[in-house]
Amino acid sequence: MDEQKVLSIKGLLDDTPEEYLSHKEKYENSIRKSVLFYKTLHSTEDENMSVDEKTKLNFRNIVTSAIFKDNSPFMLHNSMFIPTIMGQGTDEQREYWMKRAKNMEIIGTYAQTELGHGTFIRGLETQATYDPDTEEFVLHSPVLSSYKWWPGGLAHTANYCIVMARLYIKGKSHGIHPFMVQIRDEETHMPLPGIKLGEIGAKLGFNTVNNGFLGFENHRISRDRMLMKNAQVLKDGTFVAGSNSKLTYGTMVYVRVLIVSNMANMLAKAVTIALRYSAIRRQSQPKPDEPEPQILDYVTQQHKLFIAIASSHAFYMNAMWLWEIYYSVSLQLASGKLDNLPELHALACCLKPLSTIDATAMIEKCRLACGGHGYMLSANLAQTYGLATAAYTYEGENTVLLLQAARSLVKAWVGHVKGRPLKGTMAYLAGDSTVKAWDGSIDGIIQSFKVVAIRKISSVVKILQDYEKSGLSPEDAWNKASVFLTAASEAHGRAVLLSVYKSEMDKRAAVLSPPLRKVLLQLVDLYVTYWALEKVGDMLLYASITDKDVDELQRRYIELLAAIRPNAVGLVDAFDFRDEILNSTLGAYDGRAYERLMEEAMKSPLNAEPVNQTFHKYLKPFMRGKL
Ligand SMILES: CCCCCCCC/C=C\CCCCC/C=C/C(=O)SCCNC(=O)CCNC(=O)[C@H](O)C(C)(C)COP(=O)(O)OP(=O)(O)OC[C@H]1O[C@@H](n2cnc3c(N)ncnc32)[C@H](O)[C@@H]1OP(=O)(O)O
Ligand SMILES: Cc1cc2nc3c(=O)[nH]c(=O)nc-3n(C[C@H](O)[C@H](O)[C@H](O)COP(=O)(O)OP(=O)(O)OC[C@H]3O[C@@H](n4cnc5c(N)ncnc54)[C@H](O)[C@@H]3O)c2cc1C
Repeated sequence: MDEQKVLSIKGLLDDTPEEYLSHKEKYENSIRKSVLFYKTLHSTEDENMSVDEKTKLNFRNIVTSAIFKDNSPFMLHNSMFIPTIMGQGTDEQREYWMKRAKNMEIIGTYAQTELGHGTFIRGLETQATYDPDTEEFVLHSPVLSSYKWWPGGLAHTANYCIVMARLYIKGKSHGIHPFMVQIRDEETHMPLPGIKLGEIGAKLGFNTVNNGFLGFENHRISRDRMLMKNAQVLKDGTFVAGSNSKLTYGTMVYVRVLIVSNMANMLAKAVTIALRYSAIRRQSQPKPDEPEPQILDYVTQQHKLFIAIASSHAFYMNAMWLWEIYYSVSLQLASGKLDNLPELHALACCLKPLSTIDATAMIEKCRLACGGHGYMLSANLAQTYGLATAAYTYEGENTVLLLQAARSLVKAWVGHVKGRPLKGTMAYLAGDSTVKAWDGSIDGIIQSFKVVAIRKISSVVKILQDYEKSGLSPEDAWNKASVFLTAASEAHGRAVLLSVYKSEMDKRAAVLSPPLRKVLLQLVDLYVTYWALEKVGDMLLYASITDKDVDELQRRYIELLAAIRPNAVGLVDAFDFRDEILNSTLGAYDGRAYERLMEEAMKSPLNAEPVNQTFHKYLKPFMRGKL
């Protein structure tokens, strides 16, 4: 689609800045945009299209999906409803439901979290009781805390949802399983009988995703609505367990992998905005007889922003690497081979937390680097922060996931000490953890991060074992040591992030032009050096770094900032975000930030009149002492 058509869609969509819409209007505007984008996104290629037309169509699809996906009431339909059908449905269930879902004949969401439980899935209270007489499940929310609470699109958008409920047969619980539930009439969109629906209210961000609540009052669904790929209930009520109860958690692993790439994207947007603004903003006069410099020439500004460019690259490389692992493990699971699932789960439980922790902090740093104008909603930095920080919590709260990863690390280490071989991304734990002398090369620093991880894991295992020897139960010992268990997981995650970024860049370096290779490897060097300085305490403790080495690292870091400076704007331009996607007064490609700030200011409803009605109603009587 040509430039004008995409713009016209954008123009049609954003006639009113969202900041000045009511909560209800924001949602209604978002539905309008989502429907339009979906129509655009899903206009299919036809075989007699020219290559150029197909390319333009794909380009438009990228543009539209990138604009709508983050804050749309359809978000869960794409990111969880469809993947759950794919991952948890039988072949015939997939056949039937995928067609309807892909064609948007139905809109779905994923309802797992309840008012009373989010992390502890085994504590979910929504009941699905099998009635063999009618071959139906009776869905029921026994108490308020069992109401589903949070699912995106649940409030007023979706008419179907995947409900994760506790299965009961003849009074016996068989754990949590996925059920396909129609929640609204397909013609009238009214909630079906026995179903209570509503919106959970205004949030820090995601205010057009339509997060909702759902309560059941003995609502009946047919037996074939349980997604039965991983476990089955036969007509007579016989329960057939799956090969691994955690296979029902598969969608969460998938989304955690998605989130790592989403953090790369969010951070790239924020640093594009902040860096472009830093290139046009001039401030202060360090040299009396010279004009005000670009704030991008302040080294402190480079320190705030360049790591965000490198981190976006690092998250992207790790996400692509993790995606390959996810994909191959999924194929293995399909053939009943489960032994690589724990490692995939552990990796996702490290990389999702670290990418969201870093991205959230760095997006906020991008906002802070833009002074007052960064505080404007029209800069779109606060909203980007709001979207990113949600990922700290959703899809598995970060602390909980780091503790999950710690479970795998502790098991791997204890097994290693007993002589069991380590494999995959944990194989390095068997390596030599004594560092004779500091090696300041990129590979040397990455090796030091691995040594830090080994030493942190081994020492927290020792703490656990000492607590248990002192008589504490394993659960109490685990809880007491949990701060340092999360630290050990973070150390492992850092080692993975660094080594994968480096190795993935090395793979690509061979096909890059020398100038491009030089710049991209400077970013790898910056990333590794930045984190060595950030974690200098660990390096001093475990990696034999000396004060002289630290001094050298600091000087190298400063030189890297200077080396990257000439290419900084080019590096964010290379993310290639259209202005419509950045949606920022500060980050537009033409650099006309001041004009755009003023244009947006004039859209404030308050500027429609020179004197607001409150003057005559309140201010004037107040100032005249007549109120
Ligand atoms: C074109 C458009 C494009 C659209 C795409 C948009 C892209 C945008 C990106 C993302 C958008 C996504 C939006 C999502 C919105 C949010 C959705 C949600 O939040 S859904 C709800 C998510 N909830 C959770 O994640 C809950 C977290 N809790 C858990 O995962 C688990 O309960 C646990 C805490 C990990 C475990 O709990 P518990 O202590 O009870 O332990 P157990 O149950 O006993 O389990 C421990 C053993 O089980 C293994 N395990 C646990 N989880 C998994 C898993 N997922 N996979 C495999 N194995 C698992 C664990 O290893 C333990 O094993 P052992 O050690 O015992 O062997
Ligand atoms: C923007 C957004 C969108 C969401 N969308 C969906 C959705 O579409 N579908 C859906 O099902 N859910 C959704 N969720 C819900 C999300 O999955 C839960 O919020 C998340 O799983 C955390 O559960 P919780 O909120 O109940 O917090 P809790 O589980 O109560 O945890 C609260 C805090 O307690 C601590 N804690 C809890 N357990 C432990 C532990 N074992 N060890 C140590 N500390 C612990 C942690 O500090 C944690 O932050 C969404 C949430 C948000 C914010």
